[in-house]
Amino acid sequence: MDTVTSLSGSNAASSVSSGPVTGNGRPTSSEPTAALTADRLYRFFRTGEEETLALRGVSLTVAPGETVAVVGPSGCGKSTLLGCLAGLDEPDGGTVRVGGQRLSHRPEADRARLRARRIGVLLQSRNLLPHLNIRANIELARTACHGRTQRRGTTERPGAPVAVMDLLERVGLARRAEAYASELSGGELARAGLAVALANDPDIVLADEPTGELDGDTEQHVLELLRDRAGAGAALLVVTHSPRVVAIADRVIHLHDGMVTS
Ligand SMILES: Nc1ncnc2c1ncn2[C@@H]1O[C@H](COP(=O)(O)OP(=O)(O)OP(=O)(O)O)[C@@H](O)[C@H]1O
Repeated sequence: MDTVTSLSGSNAASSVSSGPVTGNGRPTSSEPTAALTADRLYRFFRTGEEETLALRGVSLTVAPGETVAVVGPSGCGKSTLLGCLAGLDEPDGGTVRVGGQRLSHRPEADRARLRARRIGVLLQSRNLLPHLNIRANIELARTACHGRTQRRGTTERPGAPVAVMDLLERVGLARRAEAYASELSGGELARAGLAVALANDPDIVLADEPTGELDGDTEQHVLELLRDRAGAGAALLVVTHSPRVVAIADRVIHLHDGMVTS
């Protein structure tokens, strides 16, 4: 099993490797249930004659309340990994589980439902619907997870539900609530995307370069928002090149050529 760099008191329940986590890929009875588990993920792409093996047996777990940064050179498979972990893409091999529930190798509608209830996703391409203003985008994300609130009860969710305007305030966009994506700057888009990702009070937050286009102060606000979510018990996995994001992580996973290297 590959080693893991621990930056600030990482959770002992979590691990990472390019091989199996446990014998059967599930937590043993003595381990608390991980928020997110990936077991031996493989992902191939074929473009004409060219084949790319973007993920080569990536295994990892993220515990509730833990922040994990994923770093590595361009093209090493970070976004592909995030897409598989979010259920937006299907791995060609291996399994993704959310709180012990299988997310991968299920119909797209099932994955979308599970994602809407449990996962906040922030992608580089952003997650805003262009025909809705920012406030409506956030409200839609909250509505999409409503079924979960009814079934599981609010007590199981990490932290109290976040009010829409409070969320916009936190990302510094309260005055832009009625604006559309096409009317926002790159930095504003990134912050609005984060507000949408957090709108369903997710157990798991998956973010691809959430602070890439932000100035120092705004990056700090975004990091505080993410840390609050982790403090409320959510598992965070953040793909990043930012030393400030790496500095707040409990653990750093290094990817190289589709494999975990340390
Ligand atoms: N849809 C696709 N079709 C073909 N190849 C793809 C596809 N998506 C990703 N790849 C390839 O898979 C590899 C991993 O890509 P990925 O986007 O995951 O890398 P990354 O580490 O996120 O890169 P970056 O830091 O530049 O965003 C790359 O070689 C990329 O060209």
